[in-house]
Amino acid sequence: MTAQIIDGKNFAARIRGRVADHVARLRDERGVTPGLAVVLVGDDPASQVYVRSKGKMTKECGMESFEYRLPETTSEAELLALIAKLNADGAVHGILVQLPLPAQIDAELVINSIDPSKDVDGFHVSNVGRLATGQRSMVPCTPLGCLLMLREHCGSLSGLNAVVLGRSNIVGKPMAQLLLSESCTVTIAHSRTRDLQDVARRADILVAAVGRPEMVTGDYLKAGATVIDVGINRVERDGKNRLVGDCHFESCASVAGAITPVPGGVGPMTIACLLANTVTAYCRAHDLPEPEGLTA
Ligand SMILES: Nc1nc2c(c(=O)[nH]1)N[C@@H](CN(C=O)c1ccc(C(=O)N[C@@H](CCC(=O)O)C(=O)O)cc1)CN2
Repeated sequence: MTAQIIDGKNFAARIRGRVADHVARLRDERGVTPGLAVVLVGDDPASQVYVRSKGKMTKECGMESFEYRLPETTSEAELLALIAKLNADGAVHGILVQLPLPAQIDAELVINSIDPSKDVDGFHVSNVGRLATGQRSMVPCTPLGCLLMLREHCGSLSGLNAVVLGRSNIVGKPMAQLLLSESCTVTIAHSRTRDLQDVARRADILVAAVGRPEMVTGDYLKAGATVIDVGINRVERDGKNRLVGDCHFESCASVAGAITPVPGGVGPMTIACLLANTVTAYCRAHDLPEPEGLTA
């Protein structure tokens, strides 16, 4: 079998188009513009690239972009003071603090200081609890992107066996909650799971988010499974730097029914869903109808 490629780059462009349409309607009908504030602390090269893309795409969708670049030596108190200012700013409807943060800053404390209604990353403990209990919440961008791709590719997910490899707060746990709310039968597997291949081979949907380059090979898969590869791993091959997923693409594509590539799969959906979450946050804050098809 040769798997169908789920093109995240193309899908993300369509999501951004829908966000832009909604933003244009808000501007034309109400004269308002949603705003997203992104805070970067330090000089992590990958984070700098992601933050630049977030600002550029926010503006391309017609929204207001506020960028804060703070030095590596920024103290926790300084960052908390900036967040308090953004929480109180009526022009800011979404706040995102780029991760990872430097070691002197407690990321959990910082995330939980963001107003939950502006927490477009969906990492605040209140949003995490709301998602887990089936209440309306802000949903983390990467799992939301995976869910939107799965819905488009599979249609109804009800009754399917879903295996999530990885238990991080950012991807694995919220992904499992989202699949559960779609009525999947969900297993969360991780580095200590016994007979991991056997567990994975039961999956109709496999989401790989373990952060280990090409760990999942074709023999982890049921024939025809839908594979969502969340991994973004930089490796050196033949003297060149390459980006690979958590799945070994060629062997998985020969068994799966459909698979996301790396790059060009889940990654682009993360930023598209951040923009979608910003519009959603605006609409919720102003009791307006939410954009269709851009929420969980
Ligand atoms: N506050 C947050 N921090 C981080 C998040 C997050 O969701 N919120 N996620 C990641 C980084 N990230 C966005 O911030 C992100 C990662 C990857 C991509 C992407 O488009 N990847 C491309 C490849 C790009 C490359 O060459 O490096 C792809 O997969 O095709 C976008 C956003 C950690 N921090």
